[in-house]
Amino acid sequence: MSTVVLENVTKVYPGGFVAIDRMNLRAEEGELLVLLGPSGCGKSTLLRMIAGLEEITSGSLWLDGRLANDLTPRERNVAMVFQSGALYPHRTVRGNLSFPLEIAGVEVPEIRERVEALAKALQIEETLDRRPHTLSGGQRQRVAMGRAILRQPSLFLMDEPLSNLDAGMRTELRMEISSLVRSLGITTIYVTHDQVEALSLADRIAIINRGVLQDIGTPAQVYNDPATAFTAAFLSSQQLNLLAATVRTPQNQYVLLDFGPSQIVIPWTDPRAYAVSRHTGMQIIVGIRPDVLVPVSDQAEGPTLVGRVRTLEYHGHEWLAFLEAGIPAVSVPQPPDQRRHLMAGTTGKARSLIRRMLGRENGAAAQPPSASAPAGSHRRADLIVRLSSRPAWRVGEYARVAVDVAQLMLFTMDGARIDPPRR
Ligand SMILES: Nc1ncnc2c1ncn2[C@@H]1O[C@H](COP(=O)(O)OP(=O)(O)OP(=O)(O)O)[C@@H](O)[C@H]1O
Repeated sequence: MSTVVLENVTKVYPGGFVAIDRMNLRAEEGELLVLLGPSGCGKSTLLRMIAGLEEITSGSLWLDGRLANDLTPRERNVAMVFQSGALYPHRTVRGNLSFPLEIAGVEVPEIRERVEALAKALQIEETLDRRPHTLSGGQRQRVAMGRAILRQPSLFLMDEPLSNLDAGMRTELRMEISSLVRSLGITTIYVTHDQVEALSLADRIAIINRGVLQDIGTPAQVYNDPATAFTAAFLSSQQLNLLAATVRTPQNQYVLLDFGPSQIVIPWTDPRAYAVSRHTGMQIIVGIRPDVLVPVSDQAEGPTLVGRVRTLEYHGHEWLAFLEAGIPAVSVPQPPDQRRHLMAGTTGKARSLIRRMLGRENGAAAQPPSASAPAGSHRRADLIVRLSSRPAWRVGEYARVAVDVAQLMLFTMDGARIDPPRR
């Protein structure tokens, strides 16, 4: 068992691309920590730095309390399982599973016994005398997992091990991985870009975007109480409504979220009211999940939003309604361009060197993060409403939906939560 601690870990690839930006993370002993984020956000880079396959540009990596930046992969005692479950093609399944035990000098009868017991647990007993090319994708991944387990590592690193499998096999193996790593008690860091996989597998999830940690917490914490607009949007199963509102406090009677054509009142009794009121006169981002909007009649009391039905989409298990509500849309705020970080905190010669590296010597200078464009836009949003059955609404008609104020997610324009999330 092992703890993994990253302190301000940064990775800059040759050419100046900041793949990981001052990452602080901790995986506890025996924990299954999932790294989740879109393609290219730096998940594999992070995993490879922990494995010792990629050099750390700056910052510290601690494995079980020991500074590991300069340890060789072998000294780190980690086992890695990749997407393709790379196996030795000329060895049988038995040969592949036996390999780490042979290297460790284990006696032949014990190797046989341990390999057969694990093959049984992984349901690949019948394949023991076959070569990898005769196995299905799911069987190959089981063998790769088995070989990693037999190495008895202190740490498992898994890089999208299920992504090449079909949906059914993914669900089945996901459950097996979950129960296996928990019964072994081995600390596991698991990379995926699949939200469902992350939510269903993890003890905790670290959400990454453009090399920057967006949030970390249990699945329930990051889903229900996300720290950033990016986390809220990335974990939302339907597209999240991200709307721009101006905060007002008319005669100090209550806090008003002014969407332009519609307003919603946050009473002072709401625990978030004070934090929101500090943004009076400013724009904020309001996140609303499509499944918390409930169709109501025009006479309904309480907070509501209204829009003209533009489209109704049938999705089998649900309907999505797109309402033209005339509310300004906001795109998901992103961290600044990864190459721009290089400009922050540098002067003179270094700055001109970076400009040359970025090929911007004669072009528009890169802006430091603080000067980047605001996240809002003047586009009008469609308000997306999720319905479990066919709505009574017709396209072109006006529709009203009730808003549960407690379910509104409130962010600053750069995507940080206004009321701090509970962790
Ligand atoms: N050797 C390299 N040199 C330069 N840039 C690199 C190198 N390796 C990766 N990158 C860049 O770093 C960024 C992060 O890559 P990484 O593979 O870590 O992302 P990822 O989140 O694992 O993506 P995916 O889910 O698609 O595998 C990408 O933009 C990638 O192009």
